[in-house]
Amino acid sequence: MKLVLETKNINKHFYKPKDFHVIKDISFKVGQGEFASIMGKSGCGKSTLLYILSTMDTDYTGELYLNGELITGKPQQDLSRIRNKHIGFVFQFHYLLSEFSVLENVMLPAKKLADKSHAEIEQDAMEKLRMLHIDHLAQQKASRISGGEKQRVAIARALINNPSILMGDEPTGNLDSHNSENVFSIFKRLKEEEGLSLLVVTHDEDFAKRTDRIIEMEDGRILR
Ligand SMILES: Nc1ncnc2c1ncn2[C@@H]1O[C@H](COP(=O)(O)OP(=O)(O)OP(=O)(O)O)[C@@H](O)[C@H]1O
Repeated sequence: MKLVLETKNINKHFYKPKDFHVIKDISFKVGQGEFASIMGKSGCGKSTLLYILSTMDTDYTGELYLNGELITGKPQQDLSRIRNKHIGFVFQFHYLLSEFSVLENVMLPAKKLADKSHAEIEQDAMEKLRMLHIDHLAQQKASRISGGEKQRVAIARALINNPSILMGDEPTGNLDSHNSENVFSIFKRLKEEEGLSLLVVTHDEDFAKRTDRIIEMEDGRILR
């Protein structure tokens, strides 16, 4: 199986207010098309780990590989491009720009990458919106749509550059059960139809149980 993400012996400390070993020797792999969830009690280090994996936090020891390439130690400028191109991220809160249209929000990460024309990016964005059944909302202001719709726009935005892996930090944490189910089905479809890899931190056991693998964390370590 092709590996999309691999970590070797990741460790991280917070030094303020005192030395705290928050991530302890974490090594694991995510293969192409694998849908894995990360579970664990509040404070066990899930979000901290996800920030390292998504290359946003570089203050750790150990090694992080994306698509077989060593990412650890690369300059910020390279990381920002790698992140934008290879990693899609969906948060608990959608972080859409409320004054922009749905379409403009989805186009933004592709504009930042700047390797396609405006027309191509718009076409790609419309395709993602269609895939998530929200293309009728393209011209709406992001502030004018429902919570469930906003999260689907956030997923479309995360997919615009066709990432290798989609990471989520409690992406259903702010949604009712109907909309959570909707997000789960979208993720499952992305895995099955597009071969996308997904790594999602969740507190929702029903959600986690239906993923391919649950990575259980306790006190900064992976239990299984
Ligand atoms: N900047 C920081 N400085 C010091 N300690 C921190 C910092 N950020 C987080 N921590 C601590 O590190 C531990 C892990 O935090 P983290 O947010 O990764 O946990 P989590 O498992 O995602 O929790 P939750 O499920 O509540 O979101 C917690 O004890 C937290 O208080």
